[in-house]
Amino acid sequence: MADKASTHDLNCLTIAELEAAAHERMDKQTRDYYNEGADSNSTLRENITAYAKYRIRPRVLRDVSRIDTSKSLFGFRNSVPFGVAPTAMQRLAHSDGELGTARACMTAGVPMGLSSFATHSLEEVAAQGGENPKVLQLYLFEEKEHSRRLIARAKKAGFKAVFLTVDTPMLGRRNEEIRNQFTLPPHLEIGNFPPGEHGDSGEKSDEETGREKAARPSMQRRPSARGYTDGDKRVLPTGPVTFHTHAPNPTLTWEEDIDWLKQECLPEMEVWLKGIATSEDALLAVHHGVNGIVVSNHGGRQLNGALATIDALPEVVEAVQGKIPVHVDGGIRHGTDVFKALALGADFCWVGRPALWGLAYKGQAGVELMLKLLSDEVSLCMALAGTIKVEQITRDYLMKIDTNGFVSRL
Ligand SMILES: Cc1cc2nc3c(=O)[nH]c(=O)nc-3n(C[C@H](O)[C@H](O)[C@H](O)COP(=O)(O)O)c2cc1C
Ligand SMILES: CC(C)CC(=O)C(=O)O
Repeated sequence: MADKASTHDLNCLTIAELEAAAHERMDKQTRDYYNEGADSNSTLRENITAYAKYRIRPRVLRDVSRIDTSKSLFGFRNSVPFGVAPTAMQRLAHSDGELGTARACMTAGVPMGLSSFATHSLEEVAAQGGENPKVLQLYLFEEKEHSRRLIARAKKAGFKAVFLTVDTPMLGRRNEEIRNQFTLPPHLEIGNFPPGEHGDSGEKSDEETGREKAARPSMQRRPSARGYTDGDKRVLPTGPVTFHTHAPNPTLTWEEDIDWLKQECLPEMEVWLKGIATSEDALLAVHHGVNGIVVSNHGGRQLNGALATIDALPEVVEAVQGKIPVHVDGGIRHGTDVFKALALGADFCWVGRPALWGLAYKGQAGVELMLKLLSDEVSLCMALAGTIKVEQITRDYLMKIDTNGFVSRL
Protein backbone atom coordinates (compact mmCIF):
# COMPACT_ATOMS: atom_id res chain seq x y z
CA MET A 1 0.00 0.00 0.00
CA ALA A 2 2.77 2.39 0.98
CA ASP A 3 4.41 1.70 -2.36
CA LYS A 4 1.27 2.44 -4.30
CA ALA A 5 0.61 5.66 -2.41
CA SER A 6 4.13 6.85 -3.13
CA THR A 7 3.43 6.91 -6.88
CA HIS A 8 0.55 9.27 -6.30
CA ASP A 9 0.27 12.89 -5.29
CA LEU A 10 -2.00 12.32 -2.32
CA ASN A 11 -3.22 15.91 -2.45
CA CYS A 12 -4.40 15.50 -6.01
CA LEU A 13 -5.91 12.14 -6.85
CA THR A 14 -8.57 13.62 -9.13
CA ILE A 15 -8.97 16.53 -11.51
CA ALA A 16 -11.43 18.01 -8.99
CA GLU A 17 -8.71 17.97 -6.33
CA LEU A 18 -6.28 19.48 -8.81
CA GLU A 19 -8.75 22.27 -9.47
CA ALA A 20 -9.01 22.93 -5.74
CA ALA A 21 -5.23 22.91 -5.30
CA ALA A 22 -4.81 25.30 -8.23
CA HIS A 23 -7.47 27.62 -6.88
CA GLU A 24 -5.26 28.72 -3.99
CA ARG A 25 -2.24 29.29 -6.22
CA MET A 26 -3.77 31.72 -8.68
CA ASP A 27 -4.44 35.41 -8.14
CA LYS A 28 -8.06 36.43 -8.48
CA GLN A 29 -7.75 37.93 -11.96
CA THR A 30 -6.13 34.76 -13.35
CA ARG A 31 -8.53 32.41 -11.57
CA ASP A 32 -11.55 34.30 -12.83
CA TYR A 33 -10.19 34.56 -16.37
CA TYR A 34 -9.44 30.83 -16.55
CA ASN A 35 -12.48 29.51 -14.77
CA GLU A 36 -15.37 31.64 -15.86
CA GLY A 37 -17.72 31.13 -18.77
CA ALA A 38 -19.97 33.59 -20.53
CA ASP A 39 -22.91 35.34 -18.84
CA SER A 40 -24.52 33.08 -16.20
CA ASN A 41 -22.05 30.23 -16.87
CA SER A 42 -24.87 27.77 -17.59
CA THR A 43 -23.21 26.29 -20.69
CA LEU A 44 -19.92 26.05 -18.80
CA ARG A 45 -21.70 24.02 -16.09
CA GLU A 46 -23.72 21.91 -18.53
CA ASN A 47 -20.62 20.95 -20.49
CA ILE A 48 -19.62 19.09 -17.32
CA THR A 49 -22.95 17.86 -15.96
CA ALA A 50 -24.26 16.60 -19.31
CA TYR A 51 -21.79 13.72 -19.11
CA ALA A 52 -23.77 12.32 -16.16
CA LYS A 53 -26.74 11.60 -18.45
CA TYR A 54 -24.72 8.86 -20.04
CA ARG A 55 -23.91 5.65 -18.17
CA ILE A 56 -21.57 2.91 -19.19
CA ARG A 57 -22.67 -0.65 -20.03
CA PRO A 58 -19.70 -2.76 -18.98
CA ARG A 59 -18.91 -6.12 -20.57
CA VAL A 60 -17.13 -8.79 -18.54
CA LEU A 61 -15.02 -11.93 -18.83
CA ARG A 62 -12.79 -10.55 -21.54
CA ASP A 63 -9.06 -10.62 -21.03
CA VAL A 64 -8.33 -6.99 -20.13
CA SER A 65 -4.84 -7.58 -18.80
CA ARG A 66 -3.38 -5.43 -21.62
CA ILE A 67 -5.13 -2.17 -22.31
CA ASP A 68 -4.03 -0.12 -25.30
CA THR A 69 -5.13 3.49 -24.85
CA SER A 70 -3.17 4.80 -27.84
CA LYS A 71 -4.67 6.65 -30.76
CA SER A 72 -3.14 7.98 -33.99
CA LEU A 73 -3.39 11.60 -34.95
CA PHE A 74 -1.38 13.51 -37.57
CA GLY A 75 0.72 10.41 -38.18
CA PHE A 76 1.75 10.06 -34.54
CA ARG A 77 0.65 7.29 -32.19
CA ASN A 78 -0.50 9.32 -29.17
CA SER A 79 -0.45 7.53 -25.85
CA VAL A 80 -4.09 8.39 -25.17
CA PRO A 81 -7.10 9.56 -27.20
CA PHE A 82 -6.93 13.11 -25.87
CA GLY A 83 -4.70 16.16 -26.01
CA VAL A 84 -4.32 19.57 -24.40
CA ALA A 85 -6.64 22.18 -25.93
CA PRO A 86 -5.28 25.62 -26.80
CA THR A 87 -5.78 28.11 -24.00
CA ALA A 88 -4.40 31.64 -24.02
CA MET A 89 -1.83 33.26 -21.75
CA GLN A 90 -0.57 30.30 -19.75
CA ARG A 91 2.20 32.21 -18.01
CA LEU A 92 -0.51 33.81 -15.91
CA ALA A 93 -0.76 30.41 -14.21
CA HIS A 94 2.95 29.67 -13.79
CA SER A 95 6.27 30.90 -15.13
CA ASP A 96 6.65 27.61 -17.06
CA GLY A 97 3.70 28.74 -19.18
CA GLU A 98 3.26 27.17 -22.60
CA LEU A 99 6.80 25.77 -22.49
CA GLY A 100 5.87 23.71 -19.44
CA THR A 101 2.74 22.49 -21.17
CA ALA A 102 4.76 21.62 -24.28
CA ARG A 103 7.28 19.59 -22.27
CA ALA A 104 4.53 17.81 -20.35
CA CYS A 105 2.75 16.91 -23.61
CA MET A 106 6.03 15.69 -25.09
CA THR A 107 6.75 13.52 -22.04
CA ALA A 108 3.24 12.07 -22.08
CA GLY A 109 3.16 11.62 -25.87
CA VAL A 110 0.02 13.66 -26.43
CA PRO A 111 -0.74 16.51 -28.85
CA MET A 112 -0.62 20.12 -27.78
CA GLY A 113 -2.83 22.91 -29.03
CA LEU A 114 -1.11 26.30 -28.84
CA SER A 115 -3.21 29.45 -28.67
CA SER A 116 -2.43 32.30 -31.08
CA PHE A 117 -2.45 34.38 -27.90
CA ALA A 118 0.12 32.35 -26.00
CA THR A 119 2.64 34.05 -23.75
CA HIS A 120 5.47 32.23 -25.55
CA SER A 121 6.03 32.27 -29.29
CA LEU A 122 5.24 29.24 -31.41
CA GLU A 123 8.97 28.91 -32.23
CA GLU A 124 9.83 28.68 -28.52
CA VAL A 125 7.18 26.01 -28.08
CA ALA A 126 8.40 24.03 -31.10
CA ALA A 127 11.96 24.24 -29.76
CA GLN A 128 10.95 22.13 -26.76
CA GLY A 129 11.09 19.22 -29.20
CA GLY A 130 9.20 15.96 -29.25
CA GLU A 131 7.48 13.97 -31.98
CA ASN A 132 4.08 14.59 -30.47
CA PRO A 133 1.96 16.79 -32.76
CA LYS A 134 1.68 20.52 -32.21
CA VAL A 135 -1.34 22.36 -33.51
CA LEU A 136 -1.67 26.13 -33.85
CA GLN A 137 -5.03 27.55 -32.82
CA LEU A 138 -5.71 30.39 -35.22
CA TYR A 139 -7.71 33.54 -34.83
CA LEU A 140 -7.95 34.67 -38.43
CA PHE A 141 -7.55 38.44 -38.27
CA GLU A 142 -9.24 40.95 -40.50
CA GLU A 143 -5.75 42.11 -41.50
CA LYS A 144 -4.88 38.86 -43.20
CA GLU A 145 -1.21 39.82 -43.52
CA HIS A 146 -0.70 39.21 -39.76
CA SER A 147 -2.31 35.80 -40.12
CA ARG A 148 -0.38 34.96 -43.27
CA ARG A 149 2.89 35.60 -41.45
CA LEU A 150 1.84 33.55 -38.44
CA ILE A 151 0.80 30.63 -40.63
CA ALA A 152 4.13 30.71 -42.48
CA ARG A 153 5.97 30.67 -39.15
CA ALA A 154 3.91 27.71 -37.90
CA LYS A 155 4.66 25.76 -41.08
CA LYS A 156 8.35 26.44 -40.71
CA ALA A 157 8.28 25.37 -37.08
CA GLY A 158 6.69 22.02 -37.98
CA PHE A 159 3.15 22.49 -36.70
CA LYS A 160 0.87 19.79 -38.06
CA ALA A 161 -2.38 21.72 -38.35
CA VAL A 162 -4.15 24.96 -37.70
CA PHE A 163 -7.37 24.88 -35.72
CA LEU A 164 -9.30 27.90 -36.93
CA THR A 165 -11.55 29.06 -34.12
CA VAL A 166 -14.95 29.78 -35.63
CA ASP A 167 -17.04 30.52 -32.55
CA THR A 168 -15.63 33.98 -31.88
CA PRO A 169 -17.18 36.46 -34.36
CA MET A 170 -17.33 38.54 -31.19
CA LEU A 171 -16.03 37.77 -27.74
CA GLY A 172 -18.56 36.30 -25.33
CA ARG A 173 -19.48 38.38 -22.34
CA ARG A 174 -17.33 37.40 -19.38
CA ASN A 175 -18.45 39.47 -16.48
CA GLU A 176 -15.62 38.78 -14.04
CA GLU A 177 -13.11 39.71 -16.73
CA ILE A 178 -14.86 43.06 -17.05
CA ARG A 179 -15.17 43.53 -13.30
CA ASN A 180 -11.48 42.75 -12.78
CA GLN A 181 -10.48 45.02 -15.69
CA PHE A 182 -8.40 42.13 -16.96
CA THR A 183 -4.89 43.15 -18.02
CA LEU A 184 -1.81 41.14 -18.88
CA PRO A 185 0.81 41.95 -16.21
CA PRO A 186 3.68 44.13 -17.48
CA HIS A 187 6.28 41.34 -17.34
CA LEU A 188 4.30 39.24 -19.86
CA GLU A 189 3.62 39.70 -23.54
CA ILE A 190 1.82 37.85 -26.31
CA GLY A 191 4.68 35.75 -27.66
CA ASN A 192 3.55 35.54 -31.28
CA PHE A 193 2.96 39.27 -31.64
CA PRO A 194 5.69 41.06 -29.73
CA PRO A 195 5.27 44.83 -29.57
CA GLY A 196 7.03 46.65 -32.40
CA GLU A 197 6.48 44.04 -35.08
CA HIS A 198 2.96 44.80 -36.10
CA GLY A 199 2.78 48.33 -37.28
CA ASP A 200 2.82 49.83 -33.81
CA SER A 201 5.42 51.99 -32.15
CA GLY A 202 7.14 49.19 -30.30
CA GLU A 203 5.49 50.34 -27.12
CA LYS A 204 3.55 47.68 -25.32
CA SER A 205 -0.20 48.11 -25.64
CA ASP A 206 -2.26 49.34 -22.73
CA GLU A 207 -3.62 45.86 -22.42
CA GLU A 208 -0.14 44.42 -22.15
CA THR A 209 1.30 47.01 -19.82
CA GLY A 210 -1.75 47.70 -17.76
CA ARG A 211 -1.13 51.42 -18.29
CA GLU A 212 -4.11 53.72 -18.24
CA LYS A 213 -6.02 51.04 -16.47
CA ALA A 214 -7.60 53.51 -14.17
CA ALA A 215 -8.44 55.83 -17.03
CA ARG A 216 -10.22 53.01 -18.84
CA PRO A 217 -12.35 51.27 -16.29
CA SER A 218 -13.97 49.05 -18.89
CA MET A 219 -11.38 48.32 -21.53
CA GLN A 220 -13.55 45.84 -23.35
CA ARG A 221 -15.96 48.58 -24.24
CA ARG A 222 -13.45 50.65 -26.15
CA PRO A 223 -14.86 51.22 -29.65
CA SER A 224 -12.19 49.02 -31.16
CA ALA A 225 -12.84 46.14 -28.82
CA ARG A 226 -15.78 44.84 -30.84
CA GLY A 227 -16.87 42.40 -28.21
CA TYR A 228 -20.26 43.92 -27.60
CA THR A 229 -23.20 45.22 -29.49
CA ASP A 230 -24.29 47.90 -27.06
CA GLY A 231 -23.72 50.83 -29.32
CA ASP A 232 -20.05 50.36 -30.09
CA LYS A 233 -19.17 50.93 -33.72
CA ARG A 234 -16.97 48.29 -35.31
CA VAL A 235 -13.58 49.75 -36.18
CA LEU A 236 -10.87 47.87 -38.05
CA PRO A 237 -8.09 47.46 -35.48
CA THR A 238 -4.85 49.03 -36.67
CA GLY A 239 -2.66 49.20 -33.57
CA PRO A 240 -0.80 46.45 -31.76
CA VAL A 241 -2.29 42.98 -31.79
CA THR A 242 -4.15 42.46 -28.54
CA PHE A 243 -6.73 39.84 -27.86
CA HIS A 244 -9.65 42.12 -27.23
CA THR A 245 -9.06 43.94 -30.51
CA HIS A 246 -7.94 41.15 -32.80
CA ALA A 247 -9.22 37.73 -31.68
CA PRO A 248 -12.86 38.34 -32.59
CA ASN A 249 -13.50 38.69 -36.30
CA PRO A 250 -17.14 39.15 -37.27
CA THR A 251 -16.41 39.21 -41.01
CA LEU A 252 -15.34 35.56 -41.48
CA THR A 253 -17.38 33.48 -43.94
CA TRP A 254 -17.27 30.02 -45.43
CA GLU A 255 -16.93 31.37 -48.95
CA GLU A 256 -14.27 34.02 -48.38
CA ASP A 257 -12.01 32.61 -45.76
CA ILE A 258 -11.86 28.83 -45.74
CA ASP A 259 -10.46 28.53 -49.25
CA TRP A 260 -7.96 31.29 -48.47
CA LEU A 261 -6.85 29.43 -45.37
CA LYS A 262 -6.50 26.13 -47.20
CA GLN A 263 -4.33 27.82 -49.80
CA GLU A 264 -2.10 29.25 -47.09
CA CYS A 265 -1.76 26.05 -45.08
CA LEU A 266 -1.96 23.00 -47.29
CA PRO A 267 -0.27 20.68 -47.89
CA GLU A 268 2.19 21.16 -45.01
CA MET A 269 -0.46 21.91 -42.39
CA GLU A 270 -4.00 20.58 -42.16
CA VAL A 271 -6.93 22.97 -41.73
CA TRP A 272 -9.43 22.18 -38.99
CA LEU A 273 -12.39 24.15 -37.66
CA LYS A 274 -12.76 24.49 -33.90
CA GLY A 275 -16.16 25.52 -32.61
CA ILE A 276 -18.62 23.53 -34.73
CA ALA A 277 -21.84 22.72 -32.86
CA THR A 278 -24.45 21.73 -35.45
CA SER A 279 -24.95 19.16 -38.20
CA GLU A 280 -25.51 21.96 -40.75
CA ASP A 281 -22.11 23.51 -40.13
CA ALA A 282 -20.48 20.10 -39.96
CA LEU A 283 -21.80 19.39 -43.46
CA LEU A 284 -20.53 22.77 -44.68
CA ALA A 285 -17.13 21.93 -43.21
CA VAL A 286 -17.10 18.70 -45.22
CA HIS A 287 -18.30 20.57 -48.30
CA HIS A 288 -15.50 23.13 -47.99
CA GLY A 289 -12.90 20.40 -47.72
CA VAL A 290 -11.44 21.00 -44.28
CA ASN A 291 -9.44 18.17 -42.75
CA GLY A 292 -11.36 17.86 -39.50
CA ILE A 293 -13.59 19.57 -36.95
CA VAL A 294 -13.69 20.06 -33.23
CA VAL A 295 -17.13 20.13 -31.63
CA SER A 296 -16.64 22.92 -29.13
CA ASN A 297 -18.39 25.84 -27.50
CA HIS A 298 -15.12 27.35 -26.31
CA GLY A 299 -15.52 25.90 -22.84
CA GLY A 300 -18.81 27.77 -22.36
CA ARG A 301 -17.05 31.12 -22.82
CA GLN A 302 -18.85 32.29 -25.93
CA LEU A 303 -22.58 31.70 -26.49
CA ASN A 304 -24.09 31.00 -23.11
CA GLY A 305 -27.24 28.92 -23.62
CA ALA A 306 -25.56 26.81 -26.29
CA LEU A 307 -25.87 23.06 -26.01
CA ALA A 308 -23.32 21.12 -23.99
CA THR A 309 -20.74 19.76 -26.40
CA ILE A 310 -21.39 16.11 -25.52
CA ASP A 311 -25.03 16.74 -26.49
CA ALA A 312 -24.08 18.45 -29.75
CA LEU A 313 -21.67 15.69 -30.69
CA PRO A 314 -24.12 12.97 -31.88
CA GLU A 315 -25.80 15.09 -34.58
CA VAL A 316 -22.40 16.18 -35.88
CA VAL A 317 -21.09 12.61 -35.97
CA GLU A 318 -24.22 11.45 -37.75
CA ALA A 319 -24.00 14.21 -40.35
CA VAL A 320 -20.31 13.75 -41.08
CA GLN A 321 -20.59 9.96 -41.50
CA GLY A 322 -16.87 9.42 -41.07
CA LYS A 323 -15.87 11.64 -44.01
CA ILE A 324 -13.58 13.71 -41.78
CA PRO A 325 -12.51 13.20 -38.16
CA VAL A 326 -14.69 14.71 -35.43
CA HIS A 327 -13.07 15.76 -32.17
CA VAL A 328 -14.73 17.22 -29.07
CA ASP A 329 -13.78 19.42 -26.12
CA GLY A 330 -15.57 20.97 -23.15
CA GLY A 331 -16.29 19.69 -19.67
CA ILE A 332 -14.04 16.65 -19.72
CA ARG A 333 -12.97 16.13 -16.13
CA HIS A 334 -12.56 12.33 -15.83
CA GLY A 335 -11.41 9.42 -17.93
CA THR A 336 -14.98 8.14 -18.08
CA ASP A 337 -15.93 11.38 -19.88
CA VAL A 338 -13.34 10.59 -22.54
CA PHE A 339 -14.77 7.07 -22.82
CA LYS A 340 -18.31 8.44 -23.22
CA ALA A 341 -17.27 10.96 -25.87
CA LEU A 342 -15.52 8.23 -27.86
CA ALA A 343 -18.54 5.97 -27.48
CA LEU A 344 -20.71 8.74 -28.93
CA GLY A 345 -18.51 8.86 -32.00
CA ALA A 346 -15.74 11.35 -31.24
CA ASP A 347 -12.41 10.35 -32.74
CA PHE A 348 -10.42 12.27 -30.16
CA CYS A 349 -10.88 14.62 -27.17
CA TRP A 350 -9.21 17.80 -25.94
CA VAL A 351 -9.05 19.16 -22.39
CA GLY A 352 -8.67 22.86 -21.59
CA ARG A 353 -8.91 24.07 -18.01
CA PRO A 354 -7.50 20.93 -16.34
CA ALA A 355 -4.13 21.71 -17.98
CA LEU A 356 -4.28 25.27 -16.66
CA TRP A 357 -4.99 23.95 -13.17
CA GLY A 358 -2.03 21.59 -13.51
CA LEU A 359 0.20 24.46 -14.54
CA ALA A 360 -0.99 26.63 -11.68
CA TYR A 361 -0.44 23.79 -9.22
CA LYS A 362 3.13 22.83 -10.17
CA GLY A 363 4.09 24.12 -13.61
CA GLN A 364 5.19 21.41 -16.02
CA ALA A 365 4.99 18.73 -13.31
CA GLY A 366 1.38 19.72 -12.64
CA VAL A 367 0.42 19.31 -16.30
CA GLU A 368 2.16 15.92 -16.28
CA LEU A 369 0.14 15.01 -13.20
CA MET A 370 -3.10 16.05 -14.89
CA LEU A 371 -2.28 13.99 -17.98
CA LYS A 372 -1.40 10.99 -15.82
CA LEU A 373 -4.60 11.19 -13.77
CA LEU A 374 -6.75 11.34 -16.88
CA SER A 375 -4.73 8.65 -18.70
CA ASP A 376 -4.98 6.26 -15.76
CA GLU A 377 -8.70 6.88 -15.55
CA VAL A 378 -9.18 6.18 -19.26
CA SER A 379 -7.20 2.96 -18.98
CA LEU A 380 -9.09 1.76 -15.91
CA CYS A 381 -12.44 2.67 -17.44
CA MET A 382 -11.61 0.75 -20.61
CA ALA A 383 -10.65 -2.33 -18.59
CA LEU A 384 -13.71 -2.21 -16.37
CA ALA A 385 -15.96 -1.73 -19.40
CA GLY A 386 -14.34 -4.65 -21.20
CA THR A 387 -12.64 -2.75 -24.02
CA ILE A 388 -9.01 -3.35 -24.87
CA LYS A 389 -8.50 -0.90 -27.73
CA VAL A 390 -9.83 2.61 -28.26
CA GLU A 391 -11.40 1.51 -31.56
CA GLN A 392 -13.63 -0.94 -29.67
CA ILE A 393 -15.42 1.84 -27.78
CA THR A 394 -18.83 2.25 -29.42
CA ARG A 395 -22.38 3.29 -28.60
CA ASP A 396 -23.04 -0.28 -27.43
CA TYR A 397 -21.22 0.68 -24.25
CA LEU A 398 -23.57 3.53 -23.33
CA MET A 399 -27.04 4.07 -21.89
CA LYS A 400 -28.80 7.42 -21.64
CA ILE A 401 -30.95 8.59 -18.74
CA ASP A 402 -33.67 11.09 -19.69
CA THR A 403 -35.08 13.85 -17.50
CA ASN A 404 -37.75 11.48 -16.12
CA GLY A 405 -35.11 9.00 -15.08
CA PHE A 406 -35.90 6.52 -17.86
CA VAL A 407 -32.91 4.62 -19.10
CA SER A 408 -32.55 3.64 -22.74
CA ARG A 409 -30.02 2.06 -25.04
CA LEU A 410 -28.56 4.33 -27.69
C1 LIG B 1 -8.63 30.47 -20.09
C2 LIG B 1 -9.02 29.92 -21.43
C3 LIG B 1 -8.44 30.45 -22.56
C4 LIG B 1 -8.79 29.93 -23.81
N1 LIG B 1 -8.17 30.42 -24.91
C5 LIG B 1 -8.51 29.96 -26.12
C6 LIG B 1 -7.88 30.45 -27.27
O1 LIG B 1 -6.98 31.27 -27.21
N2 LIG B 1 -8.33 30.00 -28.46
C7 LIG B 1 -9.32 29.05 -28.57
O2 LIG B 1 -9.71 28.67 -29.67
N3 LIG B 1 -9.89 28.54 -27.47
C8 LIG B 1 -9.51 28.97 -26.27
N4 LIG B 1 -10.10 28.43 -25.16
C9 LIG B 1 -11.07 27.33 -25.31
C10 LIG B 1 -10.36 25.97 -25.24
O3 LIG B 1 -9.57 25.75 -26.38
C11 LIG B 1 -11.36 24.81 -25.14
O4 LIG B 1 -12.29 24.91 -26.17
C12 LIG B 1 -12.08 24.77 -23.80
O5 LIG B 1 -11.24 25.18 -22.75
C13 LIG B 1 -12.59 23.36 -23.52
O6 LIG B 1 -13.34 23.34 -22.35
P1 LIG B 1 -12.76 22.86 -20.94
O7 LIG B 1 -11.94 23.99 -20.40
O8 LIG B 1 -14.00 22.61 -20.15
O9 LIG B 1 -11.94 21.61 -21.17
C14 LIG B 1 -9.75 28.91 -23.91
C15 LIG B 1 -10.33 28.39 -22.75
C16 LIG B 1 -9.96 28.88 -21.52
C17 LIG B 1 -10.59 28.28 -20.30
C1 LIG C 1 -7.23 35.51 -26.64
C2 LIG C 1 -8.57 35.19 -26.05
C3 LIG C 1 -9.71 35.63 -26.88
C4 LIG C 1 -8.53 33.80 -25.62
C5 LIG C 1 -9.80 33.06 -25.57
O1 LIG C 1 -10.20 32.47 -26.52
C6 LIG C 1 -10.53 33.01 -24.35
O2 LIG C 1 -10.18 33.71 -23.38
O3 LIG C 1 -11.52 32.26 -24.31
